[in-house]
Amino acid sequence: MTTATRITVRGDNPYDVVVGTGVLGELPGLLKPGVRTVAVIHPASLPEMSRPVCEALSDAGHDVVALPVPDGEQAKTVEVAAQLWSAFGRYGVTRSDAVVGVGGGATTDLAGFVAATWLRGVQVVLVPTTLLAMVDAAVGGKNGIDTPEGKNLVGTFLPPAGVLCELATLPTLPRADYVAGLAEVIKGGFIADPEILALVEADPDAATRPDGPHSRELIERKIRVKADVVGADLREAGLREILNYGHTLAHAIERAEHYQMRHGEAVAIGMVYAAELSRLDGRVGADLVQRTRAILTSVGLPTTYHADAWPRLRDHMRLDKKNRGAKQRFVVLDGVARPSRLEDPAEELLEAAYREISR
Ligand SMILES: NC(=O)c1ccc[n+]([C@@H]2O[C@H](COP(=O)([O-])OP(=O)(O)OC[C@H]3O[C@@H](n4cnc5c(N)ncnc54)[C@H](O)[C@@H]3O)[C@@H](O)[C@H]2O)c1
Ligand SMILES: O=C(O)C(=O)C[C@@H](O)[C@H](O)[C@H](O)COP(=O)(O)O
Ligand SMILES: [Zn+2]
Repeated sequence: MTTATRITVRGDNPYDVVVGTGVLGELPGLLKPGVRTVAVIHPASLPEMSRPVCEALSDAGHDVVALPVPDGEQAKTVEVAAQLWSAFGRYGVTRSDAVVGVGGGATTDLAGFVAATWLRGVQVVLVPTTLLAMVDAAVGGKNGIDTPEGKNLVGTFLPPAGVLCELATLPTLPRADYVAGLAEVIKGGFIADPEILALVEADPDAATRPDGPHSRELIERKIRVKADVVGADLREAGLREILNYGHTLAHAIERAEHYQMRHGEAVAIGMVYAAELSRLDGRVGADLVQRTRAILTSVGLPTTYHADAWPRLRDHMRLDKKNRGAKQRFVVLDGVARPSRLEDPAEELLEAAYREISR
């Protein structure tokens, strides 16, 4: 067991993100008082992650209902959501009860969404078990499902009652999934905390391992970046958009890949695209783009995509949530930790940036 770090997310409904090893005992304490039934949503493929969670909640006196869902992104559908709403009805989940989501970001997004929509909102506590979900998806109250038209097109903002990052879950995560999570950590470096970049650059190989000397610091730094942003702007009225750095192209790629590419891998490619856009728009020099490519490559993340995919990706990007009417909008950089917006860019600029990341 290590000392737990508590990172408070401010706002109208403040909550804690608890980070540490051997911290599962803190889970019942994250629920608001008065909860009888707890619906634990988890991927069917991860019973070893959900079992201790269910036991901790049962030991605390709750009636626990374990609800398995498909693995990963396959769970973020309206059909799976409908099955869960049905189960909540069968088990009598009321407004004083709770949903707990255990798993990667796909599972925590789904759990947040069904909790937000059931009875117009019951509390949700998230237990992320991937790096990506700990440093990003489980924090901030954004939830959602995919539709045939695109990624995360249906969802709400519901801050969780608490988030528990049990670091002991990470060693079983496949290396490629851990590395995918690093993309969101590195994103935090480019938009807000350059020390993240310095730590990864100092020893990229160590950064790819949960037992690396700086891994916990990287996790906590990225959670703080996210907590600071969402605590100031839950509903993405302005500031929160910076967390979407690299995501405009990333979501288009994920859709083109039928969600078979990891989110973090798509975000890595999307960040190089956003960096190229920033350079071609005269905001940053080639050094920042080179640094982006170098750091992502050093941990094994992709930085290029198929040349012939541009027309389809361009079309998919028209449904990005940051757009306003026909105006495409991007998060770009004016420098490291200096995020900005690019509004209604010329088509030639968008295409020129894509040529730079094409293979
Ligand atoms: N809501 C947000 O703010 C937000 C932020 C970032 C990403 N997301 C979403 O998160 C999702 C990506 O999350 P992800 O990268 O965690 O992927 P994921 O949820 O698909 O999980 C990746 C894989 O790891 C497995 N897994 C989970 N924990 C494990 C463990 N400890 N050991 C072994 N295997 C484990 C899962 O079963 C899955 O197969 C995307 O849907 C993305 O849109 C949401
Ligand atoms: O929390 C946010 O806000 C983000 O943009 C974080 C992203 O890493 C995340 O992938 C998010 O789900 C994207 O949201 P979307 O609104 O573009 O679907
Ligand atoms: Zn993301």
